[in-house]
Amino acid sequence: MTFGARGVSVSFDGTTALRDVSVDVPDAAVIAVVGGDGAGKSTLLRTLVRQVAPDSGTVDAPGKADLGYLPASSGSWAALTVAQNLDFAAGAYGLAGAALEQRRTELLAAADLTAASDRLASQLSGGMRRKLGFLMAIVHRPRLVVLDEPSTGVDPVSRIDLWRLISEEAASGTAVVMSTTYLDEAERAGHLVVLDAGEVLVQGSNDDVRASFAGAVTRSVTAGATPVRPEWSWRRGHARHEFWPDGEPPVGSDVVAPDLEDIVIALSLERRLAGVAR
Ligand SMILES: Nc1ncnc2c1ncn2[C@@H]1O[C@H](COP(=O)(O)OP(=O)(O)OP(=O)(O)O)[C@@H](O)[C@H]1O
Repeated sequence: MTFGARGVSVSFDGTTALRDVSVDVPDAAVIAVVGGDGAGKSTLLRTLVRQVAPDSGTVDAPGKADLGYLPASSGSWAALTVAQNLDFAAGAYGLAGAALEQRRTELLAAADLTAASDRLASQLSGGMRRKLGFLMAIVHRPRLVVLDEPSTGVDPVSRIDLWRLISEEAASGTAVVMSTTYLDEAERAGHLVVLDAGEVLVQGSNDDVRASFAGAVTRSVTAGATPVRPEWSWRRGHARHEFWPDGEPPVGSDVVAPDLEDIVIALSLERRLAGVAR
């Protein structure tokens, strides 16, 4: 089964949030949706969980009983304990008694939250709270899980933990779609959807995205050196990278193999600067 969005457009009061977006989310896959602020990531996810109705296009998603959602906000209740939060979420799907007990024990252990089960959610670290939100989204064993920036604001160690939980969930057959601002995380997802201003810039496997990237990226070695075309360049560490859409940088340039971050930035610049003299 493949869930997803087909030709979906959404606008809010005349502002286009998504334009003709199509994304497939097959069983057992993790699809990472990336893009800058306001790119349309949350709107796409909210459309998949039917919180937003598309103006046009269609959404293929299971019914509520088979759908899990972690919103961009915490996803848990601050005044409840970890165990109470899980029980509350499970109760909404009719999970109770011994089955609930078993599922709670299993999930808390997997997320390393057993010792924290009686702590109020308000007393958890940001990473623990996101893990709890994730557990609440999967407690009823949904077929499609939608996660809105599950790891934003989470420390690097907890991010690894969270990523392990997400991968394990997909490995068990669940279709997972998640938004992230971390491109290293997106690279691990296997399948990327890059959004910019509500449109899909590029999507596919890491290899597809790299293979479809045309143009050249060069690196200026002198920190702070003025690039030839400032609007086509960005900072990477102590250097600046510059994009040449026609693939023909000046002779003698230091051409680099672009990584995913370069590709996403270069494609966004190309879209925005289309028509500007190169
Ligand atoms: N409920 C809403 N009412 C009006 N405009 C909205 C609403 N939700 C989103 N938008 C607009 O739609 C566009 C896409 O927003 P969205 O939140 O989907 O982007 P995003 O990629 O998730 O960004 P961020 O990472 O900053 O949350 C933005 O221009 C935003 O201002």
